[in-house]
Amino acid sequence: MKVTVIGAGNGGAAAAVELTLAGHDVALHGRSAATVEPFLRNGIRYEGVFGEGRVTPSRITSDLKEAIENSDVAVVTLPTFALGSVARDLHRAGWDARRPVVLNPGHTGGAFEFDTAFREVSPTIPPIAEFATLAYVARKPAPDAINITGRARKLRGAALKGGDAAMEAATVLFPGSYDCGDVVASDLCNVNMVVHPPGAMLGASWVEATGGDFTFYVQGLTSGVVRVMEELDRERIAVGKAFGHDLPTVIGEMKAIGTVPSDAEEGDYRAIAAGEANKRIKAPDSLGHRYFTEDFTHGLVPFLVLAEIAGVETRTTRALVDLHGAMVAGLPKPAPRDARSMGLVGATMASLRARLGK
Ligand SMILES: NC(=O)C1=CN([C@@H]2O[C@H](COP(=O)(O)OP(=O)(O)OC[C@H]3O[C@@H](n4cnc5c(N)ncnc54)[C@H](OP(=O)(O)O)[C@@H]3O)[C@@H](O)[C@H]2O)C=CC1
Ligand SMILES: CC(C)(CO)C(=O)C(=O)O
Repeated sequence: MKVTVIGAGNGGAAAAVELTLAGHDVALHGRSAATVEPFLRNGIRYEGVFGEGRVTPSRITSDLKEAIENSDVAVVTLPTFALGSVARDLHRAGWDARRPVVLNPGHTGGAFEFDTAFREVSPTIPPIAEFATLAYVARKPAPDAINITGRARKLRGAALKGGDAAMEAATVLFPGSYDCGDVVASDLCNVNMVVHPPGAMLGASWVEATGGDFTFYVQGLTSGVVRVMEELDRERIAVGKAFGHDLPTVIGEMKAIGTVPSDAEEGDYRAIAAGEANKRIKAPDSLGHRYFTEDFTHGLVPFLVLAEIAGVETRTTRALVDLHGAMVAGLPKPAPRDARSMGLVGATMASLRARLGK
C-alpha cells in the first residue's frame, strides 16, 4: 500500500520502520524540517523488536502536500492533542473523503475529535479508524534513530460510522490489530489514561524535585498509587458497562497487548512494573511531559464526557482532573479534548449510538 505516516516522533518513526520493512511504499511526514532532516540524511536507524538496521522510506518531508501525494491511506501517529489541527491541515493539503485515515493512536475520543475537526472545514469526511493505543513502545535515542522495545500483539481498533475502509486498511497495515466493533469501546481501552495519571499526580512533587530521575513503574507504582489506579479502572469499567461493554481490567488489556506478563492476574496492577518494555521507563521529567499534558486533558477529560453521557459517577477521575487543573494553572498546555471538540455537546446515549452507526 502507498501509505503516509504523519508524525516523525517516536511512534511515527517506528511505524515508518515497520511499514517499510513490510514492503509498503511509505512517505514520512514531520512538521519540522529539523526533525526530518536527520532521517533524510541517514534513513531511519532502528533497533529492538524488528532487529537492527536502517530503512529509507520512499519520501521523507516536512511538506504535507508532498507527503500525501498519491497516498492510499494516512496513518496519524502523533501526540493526540495534535489530531484536530492535523485534520484541518490534511483537508487544506488536499486529502479527500475517499482516502482512509488511521489514528495510531486515537486514545480516548480521537476519532470523534478528528471527525469533528474535519467536518468544520469540509462537507465530506474520510473513513476514520482509531487504535486505543500506539502500536509500539518506542523512544528515539538519537535524532536519526528509533529504539522499538515493544510492538502490540493485539491492538484494539474501531471505526466511526462510514469508516470501514479505514479499519480494513488498519488491519492490513498493522497485523494483530482488530475491529472491536465500537469506537466507545476503543476509547475506553486507552491504557495510558489509567496507567499514567495516578502515578503522575501522586508523584508530581518527586517529578519536580528530581526532574523525573526515577523509574515510573518499578519505583513509582507504590501501593497507594495502585489503589488509586484500581479505583480509576473500576470507574472506566463501570462506564463501559453502561455502554453495554464488558471491558477487561487495564491489566487484562495490557496482557492482550503484550506489555504485562501473560501469567499476570487481571487484578494485579503491580504487574505493570514487571512488563519488559515498562521496566526501564523513566518518570516524566516535568509537568509538561505527555503523561501530564496528554493523559489528563486527552484521556481523562474525554473519558468524563463519555461517563456523563452514560450517567455514571466517576469521583476519582473527577478528582484527578480537578487536581491536575489546579496544578498546571497558568502553565502552557493544549486545550482539552472536551464535548465541544468531540462534537458531543448535549449528546445522549441515543445520539451517540447514531453517530457510531449502532
Ligand atoms: N512512545 C511510546 O512508547 C508510546 C506513545 N504513546 C502515544 O502515542 C502517541 C505518539 O507518541 P510519540 O510518538 O511517543 O510522541 P512524540 O513525543 O515522539 O511526538 C513528538 C512529535 O510530535 C510532533 N508534534 C507535536 N505536536 C504536534 C502538532 N501539533 N502537530 C504536528 N506535529 C506535532 C513533534 O514535532 P516536532 O518535531 O516539530 O516538535 C514531534 O516530532 C502519543 O499519543 C503517545 O501518548 C502510547 C504508548 C506508548
Ligand atoms: C508504553 C506506555 C503505556 C508505558 O507507560 C507509554 O505510554 C510509554 O511508552 O511511556
